[in-house]
Amino acid sequence: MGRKESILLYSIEINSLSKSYGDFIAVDGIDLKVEKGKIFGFLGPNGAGKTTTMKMLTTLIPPSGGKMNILGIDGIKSPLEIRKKIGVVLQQPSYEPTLSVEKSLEKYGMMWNVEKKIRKNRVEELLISFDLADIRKKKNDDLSIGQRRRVQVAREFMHDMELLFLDEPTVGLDPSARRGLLDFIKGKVKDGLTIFFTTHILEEAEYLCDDIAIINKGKIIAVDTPADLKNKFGREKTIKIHVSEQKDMSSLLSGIPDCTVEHDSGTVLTVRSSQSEQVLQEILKILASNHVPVEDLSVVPTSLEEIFLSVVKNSNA
Ligand SMILES: Nc1ncnc2c1ncn2[C@@H]1O[C@H](COP(=O)(O)OP(=O)(O)OP(=O)(O)O)[C@@H](O)[C@H]1O
Repeated sequence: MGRKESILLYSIEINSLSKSYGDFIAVDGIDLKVEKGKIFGFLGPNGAGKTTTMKMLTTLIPPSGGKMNILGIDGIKSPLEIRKKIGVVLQQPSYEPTLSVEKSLEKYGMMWNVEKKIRKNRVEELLISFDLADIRKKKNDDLSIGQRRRVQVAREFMHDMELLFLDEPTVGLDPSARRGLLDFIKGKVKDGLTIFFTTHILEEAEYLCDDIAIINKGKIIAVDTPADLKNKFGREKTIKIHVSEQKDMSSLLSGIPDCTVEHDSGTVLTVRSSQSEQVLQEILKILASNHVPVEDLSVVPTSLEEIFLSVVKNSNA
């Protein structure tokens, strides 16, 4: 089998990719692999280097160093070849003010040389999938921010592509539009599309992504599946206890190892522990021996949001 015919396992492979602006290193020698047909979430705090990385991967800006292979093509040598095969939705709004919703989709299809019949069908499909049918005749200028964002994302699906880059696509969308978009994306991935996706909404990453990378100050600090990130970093659980009498519970429980009191109102106590089962038993034993009646209790696993915050905090330390 010739080299070109070999099966592509990774849609993105980058090695030591970096970008500097003068003395400032925005992206600092990162390595990543994104499997074909998967949704890859790229998370990080403001200014971490997400958009800069995305702009390099989409060939909008040249890297300062390193290698990148996109869809089997050398990203440094052949950027134009890559652009023909990818879709990109950046953070900045981009629209023509006087065009109607349906004309915006139509025009985008024409730009990509999509055949007329296919174009017409796609416009109709996307108007329905993105809940735009009722406002198809409205001008972009007259749309709400969320509606405009929906048109911007929908438009990208007018053309065929193998890999789609989405930079915070759900910003400005209400919860039902957001869920609609995430489910639409999931459907497209089932049909073979690969997605590289940045977001600040961690529930979204958890719902959507097969793999997640966390970047901070230009360096990758964790890469894993959402479930494995939770296993590795999120053994801690939060225990919440509600008692019916005012008590100084923090003092009563102060001798228990691996039990960090987060909040104590006298009747409601919240503690965190990575050995929640043993700690919970200890707490209940101490409260019973001090005749403190427990009204309610719950044990909640750590959320991806808490893991994200703690991984970023540790990498800053
Ligand atoms: N053209 C530029 N010139 C100088 N510095 C830049 C330029 N573009 C980006 N930066 C800097 O590079 C760093 C990374 O920016 P980037 O936009 O990639 O962050 P981000 O992770 O996408 O952040 P956010 O979540 O806020 O969108 C920031 O400190 C930013 O100020």
